[in-house]
Amino acid sequence: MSDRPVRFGLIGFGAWGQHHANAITVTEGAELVAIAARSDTSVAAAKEKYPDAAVYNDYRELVAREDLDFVDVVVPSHLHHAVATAVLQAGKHLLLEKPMGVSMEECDDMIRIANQQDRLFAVGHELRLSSMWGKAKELIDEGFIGDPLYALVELSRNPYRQGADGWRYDIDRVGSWILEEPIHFFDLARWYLERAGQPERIYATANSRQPGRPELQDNFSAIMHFSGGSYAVVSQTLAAFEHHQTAKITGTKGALWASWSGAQDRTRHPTFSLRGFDGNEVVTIPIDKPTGELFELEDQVARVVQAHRSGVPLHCNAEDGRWSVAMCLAAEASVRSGNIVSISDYIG
Ligand SMILES: NC(=O)C1=CN([C@@H]2O[C@H](COP(=O)(O)OP(=O)(O)OC[C@H]3O[C@@H](n4cnc5c(N)ncnc54)[C@H](OP(=O)(O)O)[C@@H]3O)[C@@H](O)[C@H]2O)C=CC1
Ligand SMILES: O=C1CO[C@H](CO)[C@@H](O)[C@@H]1O
Repeated sequence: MSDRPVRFGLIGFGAWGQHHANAITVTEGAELVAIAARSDTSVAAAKEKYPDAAVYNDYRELVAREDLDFVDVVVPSHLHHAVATAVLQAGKHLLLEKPMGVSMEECDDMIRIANQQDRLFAVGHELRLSSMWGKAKELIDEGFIGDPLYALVELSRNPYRQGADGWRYDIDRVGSWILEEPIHFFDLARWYLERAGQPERIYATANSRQPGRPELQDNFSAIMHFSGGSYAVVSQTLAAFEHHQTAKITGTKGALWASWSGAQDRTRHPTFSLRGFDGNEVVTIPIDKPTGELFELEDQVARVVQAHRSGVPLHCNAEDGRWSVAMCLAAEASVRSGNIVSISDYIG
């Protein structure tokens, strides 16, 4: 395959879309050719920051361009399906932010079109590319802790941003708050416990600081059981300060403890550490480069470039993205009903 830059279009130039634009621009082998935004303000901001890119106020014009290889979609979650299907139908490869969709029907439809069009379909669970969260996965797969039995993935942070037009606080547009941030942790938990089978059932609970708005789950916790007998705990509070995430994974032989802290998720100056016990001694595991979502966004662009050029596997494919949505929707159903919910009702 040729060494010419992989040509990207970007749809969505909000808080996160602007970080994607930067990630594409700084990645060797990637070129930011076109951007689509919605409001005049965002269109003007995109033109000013990226004068060499074509900027559209209708994403369909971007999608219709003949010269794009990949389109990166970073719009509010309820629009993922409409925008992503347009991208795939136009024959472009797709990098779609999480959550892949807000329903299983949306996920299935996008997968069907991607298969029909034979296009790459990556989902933005970028934590898989982290030098630390990813190192934990490598160690688990090498048998450092023996057979994994338990994973806790936990976050304590400040409240979510509103998002353009307040979409994140409108349940009809965000889908569920579990699809916002906990979805990353369900993805990590399933990835870490891969050797323990697949998630089978879940119990979840949540509460809100606003009595009239129970759907805005400030506190959320879930226990998810795997077919092989292992289980994961995913827990998050939005009623706290800054951004502090941990993962603790234990197995038949040892344990891992990873932690990350920053003033917010988007900091380039976090503190982080990974410690491990292999059954004999406790060690601090060196992390070879800084970790944080902004770094991983760059790694994500690099990975889709490699996938396009050399067939390297995607870090998170559409099936993984679909699993993440299924776990979250099952958790949401459990919060609402108070019952244990079977994940196969969602994953099929
Ligand atoms: N993987 C991760 O770690 C993260 C993922 N995300 C995901 O990224 C997505 C965007 O989130 P975020 O950036 O925080 O949200 P914002 O609300 O900050 O940005 C969304 C942007 O989408 C734009 N938009 C809406 N409709 C269209 C349209 N039809 N065409 C083009 N642009 C459109 C809005 O435009 P305008 O400004 O003109 O109104 C807005 O700028 C969400 O799905 C979220 O879940 C977000 C943060 C982190
Ligand atoms: O990782 C994330 C950081 O927080 C955002 C909300 O504020 C989420 O949308 C996102 O998935």
